Amino acid sequence: MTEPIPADTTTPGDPAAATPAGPQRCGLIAIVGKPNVGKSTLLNALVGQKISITSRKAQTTRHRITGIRTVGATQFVFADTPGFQTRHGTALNRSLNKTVLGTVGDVDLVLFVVEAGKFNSADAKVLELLKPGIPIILLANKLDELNRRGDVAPWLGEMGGRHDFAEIVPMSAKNSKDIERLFGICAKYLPEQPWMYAEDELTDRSEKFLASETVREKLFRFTGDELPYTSTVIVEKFEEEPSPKHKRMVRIAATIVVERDSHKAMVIGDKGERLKRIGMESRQELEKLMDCKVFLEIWVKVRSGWADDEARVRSFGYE
Ligand SMILES: Nc1nc2c(ncn2[C@@H]2O[C@H](COP(=O)(O)OP(=O)(O)OP(=O)(O)O)[C@@H](O)[C@H]2O)c(=O)[nH]1
Repeated sequence: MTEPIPADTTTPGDPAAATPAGPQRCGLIAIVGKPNVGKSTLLNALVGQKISITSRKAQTTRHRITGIRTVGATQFVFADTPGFQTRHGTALNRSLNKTVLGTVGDVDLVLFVVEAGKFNSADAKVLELLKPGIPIILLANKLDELNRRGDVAPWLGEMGGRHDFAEIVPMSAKNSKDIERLFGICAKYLPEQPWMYAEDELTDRSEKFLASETVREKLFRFTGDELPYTSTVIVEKFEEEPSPKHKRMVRIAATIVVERDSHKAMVIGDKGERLKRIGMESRQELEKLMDCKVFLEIWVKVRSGWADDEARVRSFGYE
């Protein structure tokens, strides 16, 4: 059944109003799509907190991340995936693609994210990967970027002909009403079964992991397109320390790994300014996220060719 939903049909107010009452429901929802279509932005909005890092740079997401949101009687367990890469064959990219394939085989519902009004061969490749039998909702994101919403109607019709989508939802991950509406749309695809997580749990990833992701996000934000996406962040130390002044204090040592000396200079910036800014913004965000005092130390190391080296890719935490 393909049923385009008009862009302006939103359900304002509490998302719980849009989800079914009654017995508990719980299910896994994979968020898939080519790089940069807005998957992480969507996950963060659905969970109501920043769990998956976002940036304008394609390929920001590298891990399967579980975000959890319990609304009314329904628990939504989301798995964000890296943007599926079709162009480059490095060990890093092979690992990223494996994560995507592992995620999509084992879920109750797939949210296939594309940019509204656009569908190219990279989107088609992602669609080909999806297993028959699992309902797919085509999520036409970034609707706000289209000047005239009316223009999208023929494109939606064309999408309906391309695949037997369970539904087609034009929306913007940056619009809170669209996000609320999405809970109601997804809930009916989830099985009636007990919740897998506590009602207030938001993610199954550790604070240590969130720390490395936060630093990586700031790294990409402040270096822009100059820095290749193969740079990564490793948290070498994550330790609680007693503090007479704070109820909780955490000391973190992180290393930014880059491939070349020139990249190292780029990360450090003029008189260390850029690295200082990456550190300051990361620390502030982590203090908010973990609700404690954070001491953060960041080093920059050069390890040339790591993204092409299977063993290194694994040792840096990729599957
Ligand atoms: N205008 C607009 N921009 C959006 C929307 N959703 C996401 N973006 C922007 O699109 C860019 C990419 O978003 P991400 O959430 O990082 O995309 P992603 O699909 O997770 O990217 P990868 O990690 O590369 O796979 C960011 O600059 C977002 O702010 C939207 O609904 N409207």
